[in-house]
Amino acid sequence: MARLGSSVSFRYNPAMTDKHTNIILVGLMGAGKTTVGKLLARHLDKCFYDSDHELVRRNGVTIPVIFEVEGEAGFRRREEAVIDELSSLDNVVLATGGGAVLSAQTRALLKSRGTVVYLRGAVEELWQRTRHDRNRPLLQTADPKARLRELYTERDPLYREVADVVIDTSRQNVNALVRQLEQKLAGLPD
Ligand SMILES: Nc1ncnc2c1ncn2[C@@H]1O[C@H](COP(=O)(O)OP(=O)(O)O)[C@@H](O)[C@H]1O
Ligand SMILES: O=C(O)C1=C[C@@H](OP(=O)(O)O)[C@@H](O)[C@H](O)C1
Ligand SMILES: [Mg+2]
Repeated sequence: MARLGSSVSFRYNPAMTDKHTNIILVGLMGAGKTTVGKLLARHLDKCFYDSDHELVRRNGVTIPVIFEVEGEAGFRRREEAVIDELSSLDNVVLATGGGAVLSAQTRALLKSRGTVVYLRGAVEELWQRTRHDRNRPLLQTADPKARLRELYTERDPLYREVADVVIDTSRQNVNALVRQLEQKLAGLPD
């Protein structure tokens, strides 16, 4: 495969963005951002977007292929751009990829453009949830649990930095999490 194309497709007016209508999910791989986000959007009658799905759709290749062709740095550039676009929409639930918060620019955007929810999970559970999936290049190592532990240490402070709400996903099913989230979000000040 040669080069991946560029991919700008939304028109938006940044001045129109209302932080209070968007819910943005952050957290490590396996936290449930994609799964919980989809269901939460249905409950709240908002549109659902996932930055990874959008990258796959626009580039016509999988996440592992983007990593293979452009390296992690190339993937991060595309991720930053797509999150900038998607977070500029109104009335959306946006599931980000686990590494989105590595970008200081993205952290600032997320904080200003939505209510940010950190789905936290214990490393053991994150590992259980992701161990059979080959679609996460960063976990294709001899010891993915150790990798998740390192990523947790590195990123937990960044997730907390951007979060308005922190939810512990351990031993909770997705429906229970969505209910809990709806209650927390309803209790937040305008
Ligand atoms: N609270 C949960 N309890 C059990 N399994 C979960 C939970 N949240 C997500 N999962 C499962 O874990 C896997 C990874 O979830 P996913 O939504 O892709 O996480 P993320 O987008 O945060 O990486 C999926 O198979 C999903 O069904
Ligand atoms: O944590 C990360 O750096 C990544 C998380 C993945 O998304 P999920 O968190 O949805 O698995 C995906 O963006 C990519 O494989 C990199
Ligand atoms: Mg996901």
